[in-house]
Amino acid sequence: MPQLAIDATCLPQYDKLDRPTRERLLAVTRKFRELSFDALMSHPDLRIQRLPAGQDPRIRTFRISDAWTGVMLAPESGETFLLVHLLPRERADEWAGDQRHDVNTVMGTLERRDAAALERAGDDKPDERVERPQEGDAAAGLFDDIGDHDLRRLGIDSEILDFCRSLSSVSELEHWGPTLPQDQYEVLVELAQGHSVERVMREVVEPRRPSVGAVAADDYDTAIRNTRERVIVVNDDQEIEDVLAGEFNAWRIYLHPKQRELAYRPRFNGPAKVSGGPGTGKTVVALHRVKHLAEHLPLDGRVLLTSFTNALVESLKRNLALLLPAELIADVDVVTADKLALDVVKEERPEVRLRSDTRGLFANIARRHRLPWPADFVYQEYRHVVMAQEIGTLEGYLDPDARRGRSTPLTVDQRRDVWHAISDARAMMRQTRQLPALELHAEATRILADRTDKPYTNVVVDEAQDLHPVQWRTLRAAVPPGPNDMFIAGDNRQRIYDSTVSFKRLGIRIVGRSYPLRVNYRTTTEILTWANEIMRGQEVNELGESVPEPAGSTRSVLRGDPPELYGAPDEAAELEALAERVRRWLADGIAPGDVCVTTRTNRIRDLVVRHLRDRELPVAVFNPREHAVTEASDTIRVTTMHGVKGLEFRAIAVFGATADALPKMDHVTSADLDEQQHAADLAAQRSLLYVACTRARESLYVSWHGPPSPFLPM
Ligand SMILES: Nc1ncnc2c1ncn2[C@@H]1O[C@H](COP(=O)(O)OP(=O)(O)OP(=O)(O)O)[C@@H](O)[C@H]1O
Repeated sequence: MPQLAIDATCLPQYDKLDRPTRERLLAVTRKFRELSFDALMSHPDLRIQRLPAGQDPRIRTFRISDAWTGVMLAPESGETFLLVHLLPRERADEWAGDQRHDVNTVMGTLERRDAAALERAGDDKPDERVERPQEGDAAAGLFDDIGDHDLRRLGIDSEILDFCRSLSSVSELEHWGPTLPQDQYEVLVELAQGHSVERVMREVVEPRRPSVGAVAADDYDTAIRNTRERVIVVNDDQEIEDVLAGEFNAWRIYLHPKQRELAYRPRFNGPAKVSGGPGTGKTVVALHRVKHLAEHLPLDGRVLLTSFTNALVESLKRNLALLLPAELIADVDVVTADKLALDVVKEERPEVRLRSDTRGLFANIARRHRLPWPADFVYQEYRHVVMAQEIGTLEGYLDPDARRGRSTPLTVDQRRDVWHAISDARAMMRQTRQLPALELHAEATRILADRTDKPYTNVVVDEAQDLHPVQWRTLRAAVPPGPNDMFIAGDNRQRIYDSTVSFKRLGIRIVGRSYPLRVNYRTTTEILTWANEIMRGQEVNELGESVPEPAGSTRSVLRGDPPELYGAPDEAAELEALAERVRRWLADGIAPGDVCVTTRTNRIRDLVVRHLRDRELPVAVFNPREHAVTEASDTIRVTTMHGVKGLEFRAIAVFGATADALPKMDHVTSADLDEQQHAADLAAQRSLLYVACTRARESLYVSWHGPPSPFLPM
């Protein structure tokens, strides 16, 4: 009986089909399982057709509906059909005619290339000419340093070998990316970034090779099954339905070989760190790592998976439930670091509660002590100096090193005054038994440090860039140091809170176990390229270190429309344009739950909700402390930019990117008071815009009124 496999790259097209067409597609796929090969090929409804002579003989098109056509790869030997694309009928023949699918005999994978575009490039037509190096210009070729033999060993075939010899820059290579066979493109990108042949062999080629050995050029059946990153072989109707309906999310199956290697590596000799730009699959790797750890837990072992907000924790829980069987989930706790600290402290002191109004308390105390600095100053000393460095005595605070990184000079007498104010505030909090998260963590760390039986065998941390040192201390103390103890995923470019952290000083020794991810699977190239401009020229340190991040760019595998920018004359016009933009998204078939509007403040968020509601659009406020993303999936979510951290939507509107909102200067420490804090606060607000914009999968709309934010690339 024929078998059906689905190429994941066609799944985004499925979102564009209306319901009757989806049902028809499902009925068609069922026939692949029910009918014999001959009956299938001659079925009158399917109208399976070959392409004209001279084009890929394995490709067939078939009718889904009057408007939609499916493109598949039909077996000449074996019996696996591969659904490769879904297209409007008028474009299907041309697309199918342009593509060619080949087995990469070195990597054992099935790859697709735009054969027509490559041929045109080879013909060197003037309008699409690939710049060729001049004779004698030895440095002009991008791959001049790499011999043909090595390129072939890495799976580059003759056509691509000739082609890549004509490239002279990375941007030229990237321009041709969508045209090139996927795995070969990846090999070329890694080489172009300066990685050695042996490293590319180890990191790109070998992880793809099938365990069964070499795959012959005509063995499509084996190659399809070995292309685990892009192809899913479906076994029953329910699975087909799940895959097509998006229930069977790509991330559950398609790990990039690099992601797979990190997630399923049997042993890291200590804490390991995965960093990478937005949408590079850090969360996906963290989830798979939890799966691996849970599968290998000793008796009585437990895994902690933690993230920043309740909403993120809820979304991790949901995804984990899709990835792990219930008996393994029972061994995993998914909670925020704050909740962990509260639980640990409550075991000893059940009466303790979490306090949230800490800033106000410190402002009052500072007033009472008649301290001459702005309201927030004492709180910041408490947060960034005393708690960040675990300072417990006046002597500790008077130590000349204690305030490293703070630029407001304080005399010894002033330090004494500040210390007494802080001590007063802390004593007051203890009396009321309402402790802020910072105090809870200090307490939890102390309790855990005394325990010989640590609560966890392994700790996995997502969105690590925003954790404060006190939170890290709790996490560090919750797991005994040793192999596989901590697995940390994060991206400092997305840091939107003000904590700087040194892993080394916290006893988290990463050395030699830091791994970058560089392929973005969420955001289109057009949106990512634009969003990256927001961060251009910003010095970003490596996660948990005080050294700059190593160079290396993130590339996207997706293409789409550029972001839409709109500067309105006034707020009313900006609101009206937003309603219109949202309405068009819905008219284009994007479900309300796939649309999110973000704002800088709660006030503007509420204004937007009222306006969209007045325009009869289905909207709801999204609060990441309370809501999970699946809730209210038939409504457009409106939330603050802080609220979209870690999430993603098909369409994102960033509303109010106005000069006086980004940066919002009342949230920025004045440069006169503390220059370094001033710069850090500004950087956090820039990152906030970056985070909001990189949540978009397909469509990004950014608007403002009056002067635009200086962070916007224009
Ligand atoms: N190998 C892969 N193949 C296909 N899709 C993937 C792959 N890895 C990740 N994705 C998808 O890419 C999107 C982004 O992944 P994820 O949320 O893990 O990225 P992230 O690095 O944690 O992002 P951010 O830091 O921006 O929050 C998700 O939709 C995920 O399902």
